[in-house]
Amino acid sequence: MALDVTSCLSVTGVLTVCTVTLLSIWIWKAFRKASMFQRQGIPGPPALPFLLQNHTLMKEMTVAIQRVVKNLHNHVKSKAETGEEVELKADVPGSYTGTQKVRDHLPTSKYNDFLQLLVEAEREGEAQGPVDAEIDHGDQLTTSKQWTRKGLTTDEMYANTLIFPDGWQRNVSTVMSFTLFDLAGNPDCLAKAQAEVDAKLGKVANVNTFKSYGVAAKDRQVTYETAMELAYLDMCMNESMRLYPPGFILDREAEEDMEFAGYHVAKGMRMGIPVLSIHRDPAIWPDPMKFDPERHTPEARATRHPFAFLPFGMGPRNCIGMRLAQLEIRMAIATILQHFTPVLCDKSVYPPKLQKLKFESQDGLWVKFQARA
Ligand code: HEM
Repeated sequence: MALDVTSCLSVTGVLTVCTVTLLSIWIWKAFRKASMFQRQGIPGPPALPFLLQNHTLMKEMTVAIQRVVKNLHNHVKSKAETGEEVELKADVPGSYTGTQKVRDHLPTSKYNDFLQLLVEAEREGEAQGPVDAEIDHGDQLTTSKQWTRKGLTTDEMYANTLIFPDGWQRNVSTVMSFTLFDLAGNPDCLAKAQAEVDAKLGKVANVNTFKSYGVAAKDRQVTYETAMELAYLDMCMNESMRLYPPGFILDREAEEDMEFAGYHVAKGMRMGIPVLSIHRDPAIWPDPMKFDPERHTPEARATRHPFAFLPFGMGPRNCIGMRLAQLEIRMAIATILQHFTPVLCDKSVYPPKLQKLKFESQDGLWVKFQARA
């Protein structure tokens, strides 16, 4: 009998532990989801600060990025083996609105991604009707009264589904392409970047062996932590974004009548901010067309106006994907440099010239990859 009570108690104990664990995971997931909404300016319950630090999410993202980086590595490897010339270019996204329409008719539990969050936000908005709300944009903004309702309209949702793949796929691959091309065109900078990667990651890594975050470090695969330590690579990426910023014009609307640089700007007037011209202004950047990553040391940065460098925009409506983009680009380029050396080839025209009104190189960004010994 005593034995029965003991086993009964231990079964109850195990069940309690399981229930509490499952409940905690469920609450954690629910709050994590809510926090993603909040960071996109969509109202919801506040994030649990101790669980939902940005870097925790970033670490999780690292696993997903590692998978993509592995495929990228294998692709570059096949090109390096044949000695083929490779054109680095941005991948333009396909139709996301069509995908959303399909999902409208499917159970929400089937998907757990950004598009699904938007679909649900729209449904939530429709169900709740107009709400007079102040939105807290976390560390980016204090408050805003622009939003008067929970959720998103169909148009807003479409706009977001377009801007996300655009930022995620096109801008990230554009910056990656130009950075690799700039490194190929500047062997001294390339050697320095490779030396940094070698020092932080080691020369050899088997990208096909990693299973999850943490295992990678053992295999000297780039991780969140090591990516954060690649300061020189970051400077190279910044220098490429200075010369070739995908967001080459930003626009803003005047909230009130104002005088600016001797001009009267009426309320509601839209102004274009010429990022490309600012980034190439010789008064700010001496010898502006020279690829010189040293312009982005902390000391050099401190001497410039913060608005002199605007690859991700500035202010409350700056790029919300900035940190993710920086992490992705560092991880991808670090892995490539760890294994391969990008070099200019017969088809390369360096420095690249941008097409008019189109953010693409006139002659393509052609390189060859050489496997490192
Ligand atoms: C290297 C890659 C990227 C570059 C160069 C870039 C650049 C920019 C720029 C210049 C803006 C306009 C900012 C302003 O007007 O002040 C912007 C806005 C935005 N970006 Fe990115 N972006 C990149 C990656 C991403 C990624 C990965 C995402 C999504 C995960 C993303 C999502 C957005 C969104 C949603 C906005 C609109 C923000 C708002 O209107 O409040 N971007 N981006």
